Amino acid sequence: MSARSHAVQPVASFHDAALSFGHRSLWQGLNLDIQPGEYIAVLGGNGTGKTSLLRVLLGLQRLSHGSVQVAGHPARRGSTDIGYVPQQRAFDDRTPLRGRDLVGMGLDGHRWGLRALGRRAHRAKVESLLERVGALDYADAPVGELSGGEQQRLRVAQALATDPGLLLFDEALLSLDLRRQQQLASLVAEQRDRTGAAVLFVTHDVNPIIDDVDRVLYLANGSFRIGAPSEVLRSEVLSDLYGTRVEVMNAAGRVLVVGTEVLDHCHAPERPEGVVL
Ligand SMILES: Nc1ncnc2c1ncn2[C@@H]1O[C@H](COP(=O)(O)OP(=O)(O)OP(=O)(O)O)[C@@H](O)[C@H]1O
Repeated sequence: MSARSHAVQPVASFHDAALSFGHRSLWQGLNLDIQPGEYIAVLGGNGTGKTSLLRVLLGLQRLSHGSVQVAGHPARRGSTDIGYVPQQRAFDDRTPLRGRDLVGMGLDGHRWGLRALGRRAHRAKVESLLERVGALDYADAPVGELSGGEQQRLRVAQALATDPGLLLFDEALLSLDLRRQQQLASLVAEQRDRTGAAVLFVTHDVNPIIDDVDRVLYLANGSFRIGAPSEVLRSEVLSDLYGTRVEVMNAAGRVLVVGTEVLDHCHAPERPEGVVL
């Protein structure tokens, strides 16, 4: 049960927000209040502006129109109100960091090296974060020597470190095997329940998180639809959004979005992958 019903002030809000690059409009007319405890899956094909939406919240990308607020203030870089797991990029082999250093930076990275916690409390908190993501076994290895999935779990621990009010995940399930995907999905839901954090989860496969999701923001064709998964993940709704026939199927407990060739705004024809997008 999300804390949404108790919300007073949204964790983040978009007001008449639009983002375009040159003549190309990714999305426009976005009005969205993200409430504490709310879990939103952000879906859409490649290049539809999902990562850019997260970058707007992080203060890394300016809107073309409208405004965005995080914790009652205009979005700004370095906000401690946000935990962020970026789209995965492998660490360089020579990165001189151990897993536990990376997680520790989540606790004090915003403070230019000053420790918010005493040394012992800091160590205990890092240990507990490593344990929560199942990374204790390799916490002392150089991060560059770890597999993509192992690195990903450390990034998640880093993002959760300060119990931020807004958690942003960009394709965080990539590189994880099915069991690890389920573990991460449970961990995120548990964090949401425990701290009341709102979650924006960008993914090409909504299935591992669908039971936790309150709303889906589905970007396509320079436009979007938002609503409960059962309202948005429907053939009529997505066909209307894509402007061509799209079928949403429920098979073996999984949602699949399949279509004929779909022209996604400015990209070559592509299929809306089974959300699995
Ligand atoms: N600073 C920028 N200047 C110009 N174009 C940009 C800029 N940032 C992003 N874009 C373009 O905007 C489009 C949307 O990018 P974005 O990364 O948000 O897509 P996405 O939905 O996350 O895609 P994917 O699923 O492939 O990760 C892309 O075509 C990208 O090249």
